[in-house]
Amino acid sequence: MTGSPYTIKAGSTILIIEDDIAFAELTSGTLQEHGFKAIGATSGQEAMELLSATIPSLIILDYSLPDMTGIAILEQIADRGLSVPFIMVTGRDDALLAVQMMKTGACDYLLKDTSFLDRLPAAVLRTLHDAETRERLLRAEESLRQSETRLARAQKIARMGSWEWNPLTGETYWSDELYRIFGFTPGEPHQVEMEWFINLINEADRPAFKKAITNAARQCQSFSLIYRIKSCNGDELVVNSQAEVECDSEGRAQLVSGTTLDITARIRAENEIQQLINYDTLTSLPNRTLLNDRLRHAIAQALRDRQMVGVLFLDLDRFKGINETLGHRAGDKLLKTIAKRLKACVRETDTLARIGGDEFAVVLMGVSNEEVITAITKKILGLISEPICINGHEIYTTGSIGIAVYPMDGEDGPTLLKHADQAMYQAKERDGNNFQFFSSEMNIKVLERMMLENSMRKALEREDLFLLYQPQVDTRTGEITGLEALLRWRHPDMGVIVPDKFIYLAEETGLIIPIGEWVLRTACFQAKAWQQQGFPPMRMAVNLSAKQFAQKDLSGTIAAILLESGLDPDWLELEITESTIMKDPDSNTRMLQKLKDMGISLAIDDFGTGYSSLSYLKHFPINRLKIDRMFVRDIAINPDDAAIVEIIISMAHTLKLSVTAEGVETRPLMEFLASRNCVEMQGYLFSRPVTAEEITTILENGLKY
Ligand SMILES: Nc1nc2c(ncn2[C@@H]2O[C@@H]3COP(=O)(O)O[C@H]4[C@@H](O)[C@H](n5cnc6c(=O)[nH]c(N)nc65)O[C@@H]4COP(=O)(O)O[C@H]3[C@H]2O)c(=O)[nH]1
Repeated sequence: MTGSPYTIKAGSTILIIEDDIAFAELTSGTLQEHGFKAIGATSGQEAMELLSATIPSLIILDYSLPDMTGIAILEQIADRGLSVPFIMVTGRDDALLAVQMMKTGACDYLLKDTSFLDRLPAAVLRTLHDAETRERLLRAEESLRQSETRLARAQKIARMGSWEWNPLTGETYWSDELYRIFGFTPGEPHQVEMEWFINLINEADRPAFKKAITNAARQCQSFSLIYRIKSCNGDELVVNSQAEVECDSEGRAQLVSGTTLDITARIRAENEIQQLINYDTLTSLPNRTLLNDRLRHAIAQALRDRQMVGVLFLDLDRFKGINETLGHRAGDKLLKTIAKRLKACVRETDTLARIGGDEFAVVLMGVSNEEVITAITKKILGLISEPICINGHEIYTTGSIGIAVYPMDGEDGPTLLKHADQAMYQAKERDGNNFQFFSSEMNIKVLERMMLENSMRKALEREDLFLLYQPQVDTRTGEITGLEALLRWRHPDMGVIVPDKFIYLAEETGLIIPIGEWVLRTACFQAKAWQQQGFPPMRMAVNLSAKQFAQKDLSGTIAAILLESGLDPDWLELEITESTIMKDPDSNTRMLQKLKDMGISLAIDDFGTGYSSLSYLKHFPINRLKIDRMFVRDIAINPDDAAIVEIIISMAHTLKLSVTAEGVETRPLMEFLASRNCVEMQGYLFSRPVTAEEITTILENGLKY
């Protein structure tokens, strides 16, 4: 085998199928000399039996055998699924036969002539070599096919297609998956043109794609680009194309190839997450997180353009009441309607956000003066106050708006929002449906308020609160029939503070609940103490604020205090202002009834100021009206007030209610009231509010006036 250009594995088995035994032996001998192993069969039948046990590397087949032709043997071999290369041998020099034999798949064709044995080794080697090459090729093709299948499967799973584009010829190739991603049938359209493809891309993203593909073709620049594209069925897809460029030695692009990944689902999920992070689910408006971000940008922009930014903080007036009476669904509808209306008031570039239950914020960009802000604010208030029809109800709501302006009222978002919020509170205090620009005085007021709130929290613990008592007098006998407990706060720095200066704050912060409980307990214990000291029993009148009155377990708290102190409920009177009752007359009437059923008496304080209708008054389970001291004060100078007081007195008598006049400072006032049948009075004429010790002295010595 020396000198052979082929490297065939030594010892390859060759099957010689030949009925001429002498010729077969010659052939076998020659092959063995060349290092092959030869086995032989003298008939077709024998050959097939041999092939059942051994599969040779090559068959040398005599064309004409006694039992069957060479062709018939080949057919039987093929039927068994075997693929063995073979060389056909024949005694006839017949060109036609040669062609026929090659057609059957013979690798070579040898004539049994004198040069047969010389030509045999080379023919065998060549055939074996070709067979091996073919085998290797088949294996490589199979492996390629497998990896292509794997790639296609992976692409399908990843929704990723691959593509090639020849920038010189314009020829384009798309993988099957790419066709599928874009909604086409693989291979259809057959000719994919770059221009045609670019037209499928969303118009907004087209320039970026054109730029990327041009840079790839001209400057061999690879790219990664996310863009939107209209698929064959009209759906918009979001895809990410990544491309590499093959260049020649002179840097000219030869081939741009890449992958395209369908990221529509991912982008949709990302968008949904962004939506949840940045937007309010009810109104779809930006939430506080996005507002802060937008505000930061607005400030940066305003700084560059030397302009102002207006920050509006809007709170709906009485939203809580609407929510509670009509239900949360109606409340939601109301908020959605308001959001829609607000949107109509601001420009695309402005930001409208919902930052709390009924709180909205507006960031007005690039504002040149405050008049613009005022105009928009007025427009907003106007639109909000228009009636809204929800579930057949016509709802009227209004808003309070606080405004802070960059750069005057703050240089960063949180400060501006905080100041707008403070200004909003001012607007609300002025009865709502109002707007208010922030001012630095406001800030000082807020600071003072904060300090007051802090020290009020400590007041209870440090026992800085105390009660004064003011007698209520029966002017016919001069006897004290009742005492009103009035709260005072001994502030460590500010001295004694009267309730008008801090009760509102206690209400807002909720501190009124523990403070109110303390007042009730102290007053009840004191009343009981005087009784135990042997003084004739007197009513103890205690003021209740709106928040206390709204407490569900108010009656329980009072019952516990009465039990603790041992005071009979008959001697406790609760004073509730007319406006507190009128906030929710129906449910408050129920609470009043509950308290009355406990034996407690009830008085309407500041009567005449709260616009309660007579029909309601008739139904309130109350015992007493207290005429507001404002009317009493002006009786002498204002005939109208005198008339009002007279009406209140006669109304009280008609309804069989007791009546007490407050703020009686002079004898003529007392006489006027007495002449109008108001016998019970309270005021400086009889006594200022004084300490418990002073009351004890008065009780011991009698009241002098
Ligand atoms: N000019 C004038 N004023 C007179 C005269 N006689 C009494 N007054 C004042 O009139 C107020 C009467 O109390 P009110 O109408 O219940 O009005 C009370 C009451 O609404 C509220 N308040 C007082 N103590 C409490 C409390 O313990 N709880 C609650 N929730 N509110 C309280 O604070 C308000 C103010 O209380 P005060 O400052 O103690 O003011 C008291 C009293 O000092 C008079 O002849 N002339």
